[in-house]
Amino acid sequence: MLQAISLSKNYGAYCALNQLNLTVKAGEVFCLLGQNGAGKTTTINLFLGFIEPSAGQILIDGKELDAHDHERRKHLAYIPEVVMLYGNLSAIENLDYFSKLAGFNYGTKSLTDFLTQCGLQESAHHKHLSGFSKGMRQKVGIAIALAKNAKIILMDEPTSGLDPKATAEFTQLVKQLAAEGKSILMATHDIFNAVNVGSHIGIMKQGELIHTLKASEISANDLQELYLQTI
Ligand SMILES: Nc1ncnc2c1ncn2[C@@H]1O[C@H](COP(=O)(O)OP(=O)(O)OP(=O)(O)O)[C@@H](O)[C@H]1O
Repeated sequence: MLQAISLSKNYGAYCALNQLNLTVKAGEVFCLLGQNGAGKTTTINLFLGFIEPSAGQILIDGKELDAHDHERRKHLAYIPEVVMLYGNLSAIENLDYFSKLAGFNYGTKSLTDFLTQCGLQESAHHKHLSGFSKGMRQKVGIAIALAKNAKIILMDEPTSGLDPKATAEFTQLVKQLAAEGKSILMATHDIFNAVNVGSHIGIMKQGELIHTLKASEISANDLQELYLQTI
């Protein structure tokens, strides 16, 4: 479980995030919506420890862990808008590289299992990443998160630029991760996708979480209307 308690980030006099309270339990997908500059990436970067909070706490499974804590890093995986991989290596070689570099402990499974789970079994060994579509690269990002065995996955606009089929495939994988008990926090601009994949939806405005909703209790049309009224 991932929690932010009164989490704030100031840049000088400018408040990018103001007293955010947010909980993502195991099996939940929390989708963050908001205009450009609303504070979505700031939130994710704070959780990841890329930036230090000005105030507030970050808890994992109820325990306050700071950005330098090995345990916090171990529990988190990150899928950005563009997953950075080595184009001159195959998917399995990329996975092997990151796994060895970070010392992933994935138990009895093999790296091929993770790529297979992401539907990449055909191209895992034979094709260099430079020949992968963006959708395939994002799936490799999920395979890396699986190999890391992270219980919390932070995603920053992971389906941006994907075609509808690739988005649907990625979304299906996110649902599987949630069903396995991962806690997922995803920043997105895609309202339809947020309703489809999210268990919870948060609307941010000027560094504040204005609304938190259960996805099952709102349609995409109503969410769009609320979003447009809010921002
Ligand atoms: N290093 C920084 N110094 C000063 N201001 C910053 C810095 N990083 C972010 N900001 C500001 O903080 C605010 C929140 O930015 P953030 O990137 O979190 O927004 P976002 O909701 O992710 O937007 P987008 O949808 O464009 O990715 C913006 O006004 C941004 O300009």
